[in-house]
Formats: sequence, C-alpha cells, structure tokens
Amino acid sequence: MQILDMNMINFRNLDDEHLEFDRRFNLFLGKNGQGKTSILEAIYFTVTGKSFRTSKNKEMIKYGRHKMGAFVNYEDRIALKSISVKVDEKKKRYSYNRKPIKYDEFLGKLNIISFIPEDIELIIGSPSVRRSFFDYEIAQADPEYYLYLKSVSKLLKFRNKYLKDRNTKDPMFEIYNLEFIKYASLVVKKRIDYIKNVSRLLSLNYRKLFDGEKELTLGYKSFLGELKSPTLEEIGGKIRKSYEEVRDRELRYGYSLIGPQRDDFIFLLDNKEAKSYSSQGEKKSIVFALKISEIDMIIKEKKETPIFIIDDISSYFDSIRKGNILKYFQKREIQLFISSTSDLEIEAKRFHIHRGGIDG
Ligand SMILES: Nc1ncnc2c1ncn2[C@@H]1O[C@H](COP(=O)(O)OP(=O)(O)OP(=O)(O)O)[C@@H](O)[C@H]1O
Repeated sequence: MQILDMNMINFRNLDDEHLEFDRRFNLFLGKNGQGKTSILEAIYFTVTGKSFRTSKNKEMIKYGRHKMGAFVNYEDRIALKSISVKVDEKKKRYSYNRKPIKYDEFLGKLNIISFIPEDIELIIGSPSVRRSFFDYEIAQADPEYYLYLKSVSKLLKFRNKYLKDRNTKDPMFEIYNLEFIKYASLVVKKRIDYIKNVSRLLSLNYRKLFDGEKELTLGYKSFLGELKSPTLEEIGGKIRKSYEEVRDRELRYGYSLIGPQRDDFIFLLDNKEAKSYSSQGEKKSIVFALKISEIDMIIKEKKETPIFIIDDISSYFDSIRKGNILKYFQKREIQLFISSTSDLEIEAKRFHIHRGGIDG
C-alpha cells in the first residue's frame, strides 16, 4: 500500500496543504517544535482515525478552530482509493471512496505501523498500554477480532452492573455470563495465535537488526495462567472454572475479577524480563524489532504491505542502529515516512518543515 497524496485542514500547527508523496521514502526535516511529528501524526490519523500521541481529538484541532480533517488518496494491490477523517468538537466522521462509513468498516482499510519515541512505554508502561497496542495490531489485520473485543467490553459492563447491584440471581446475569465467556474465549484464542506468530518473527528480527547473540521472546500472560495451544472449547472451560473459583469474591467486591481485560504481555531478552533488566538501547531496539515484525504479520494476513512511520530517528537511535534500520528499509518494498532533525543518507523525497509550513 502506498499513500499518493494528502490534503489537510486545521491539523495542529500545520498549514493547510496538499502534499504529494514518494512511493518509497519521504523524509521530513526541521528543527524541534516545527511540526515534524504533527505531519506524521496527520498521516497516521487519516489512516487509523486515531492519534499516536493523544486520545483527545480536540488536541489535534488547530488552536482557535473548531474542526479539522485530512484526506488521502492511496493505492493497494487492487486499485486507487481514498479515505478521510473529519473531526469537530463532538464527532469523528469517516469516509471511504468519498462515501461515509462507520469505524468498524474503516478499520484496517489501509494498514500502517508507527514508531515514535513514546513507544518505549510498550516495555516500561502498564499492561493496558500493551493490551491496547496488541488489540489494535490484531484488529488491523483481522477486523473480526475488533468485533469480539467490542462484545467483550459491552458484556463486561453488563456483568459488572449486575455484580455491583448484587443482582446475580437474575437469570439475565447467567445469559450475559455465557455470552461473555464465548467472546472472551475468542479473544484469548486470537491473542494466543497472534503472539505465537509475532514472537517467532520478533526473535528473528531482533537478531538480524540489532544483536545476533541474544534471544528475544514475547509471551502472553493470560488471566487464565499458562496456556499452550488450547482449543476454543478448552479456553471456555478454563474461563468457566476460573469464574466459579472467584464467584464469592466477585460478589463481595461488586465487579469482575477476571477476563481478557486483565491480560498482559511480556518481553524476555535472554530469558530476563526486558522491563527490569534491559538497557535503554536494548528496550528501544526491542520495540523497533516488534514494529518490524508487525509488517510481516500484516503481509501474512492481508497480502498487503503496510506503510511505516518513524518519528525522530536521529535523537532516538545511535548511528549504528540508525544505519541498520535504514538498510533494512532499503531492502524492502515499503513506503516510509520518517522525521529527523538532521539529514539522513537515504534517497528520499525531502520535505522541510518550518513553523508548520511544509516545503517539499
Ligand atoms: N492543536 C494545536 N494547534 C496549533 N499548534 C499546536 C497544536 N498542538 C501542538 N501545537 C504546536 O505545534 C508545534 C509543533 O509540534 P511537533 O511536535 O509537531 O514538533 P516537532 O517538529 O516534531 O518537534 P520535536 O522535534 O521537538 O519533536 C509545537 O510548537 C506545538 O506547541
């Protein structure tokens, strides 16, 4: 997949622009605070409907304005297509080939992977950071997963309401419970399969790009404990059993104590938890290797090459790691959007950013 051009209006500090991109490398150059991250964010936002640095839409709207929007033309294996996202203070609107669509349909139309300095949170942050990341990544390759997640979160709310009201004798509670177990099992199964596949790639990519000596693995810390390769039925059985075990405690506390909303994921470098034992440089490299592995996961599932974004490569990686990363992309047919405070030794379309103005 390749983004051919983009129009944006009222996006952060950026001037309203029409930008035409290179099918391979696009480099955004500028001093700090000029708008490099904002342009990458605008691209990411148009493709995903989300920002990679805020969950508040309002923050992306230019100061003093009430609406913003961006539109891209892109090409996949099949045809030339377009998508857009518009935001006002209340609502987000999505379109595909100029027709309005819902988020469920918009998700995964175009695939993108971003790497930004804040991604280190995937290692050092709370489980919810990792859950959101993997949930999004699984869903962009497999939209069914997003529907399962939506059902789990809706049923969890119902379940919690009954527990809070101490109303678990109501027959509806059992009905919600059974539905919850069904969708929770589907989510757990998809997570197991996804993590198994991505872990294999992660280990290979880490060795290839950063350190041939060390073994990197990714594990899934399910709320159900150790899981090898269970069937859907076995997962359902385990969840039912776990609920029986916590039934009295759940009633006492008044909310759900177990479920996929409690899952976590763990990175191990040479069998030691990266969060506690790895160096800063290793943590950054682990995250980067993970993002690279996402590329192959998307190619496998969607038969399309995703777009890749790297923010602030110069201040984040030393020259050896930076060189390895650029070499990696030179060898692959991937459209790359990259920002840097200093020029890089790559053949690319260069955009110079100064106070929100883009010259390219
Ligand atoms: N909603 C907004 N409206 C207008 N300007 C904004 C908005 N949000 C942020 N800004 C400003 O946009 C400017 C550009 O920020 P951005 O993070 O894109 O810079 P950058 O070039 O990536 O800098 P750095 O290299 O320091 O990360 C900042 O000065 C910021 O204060």
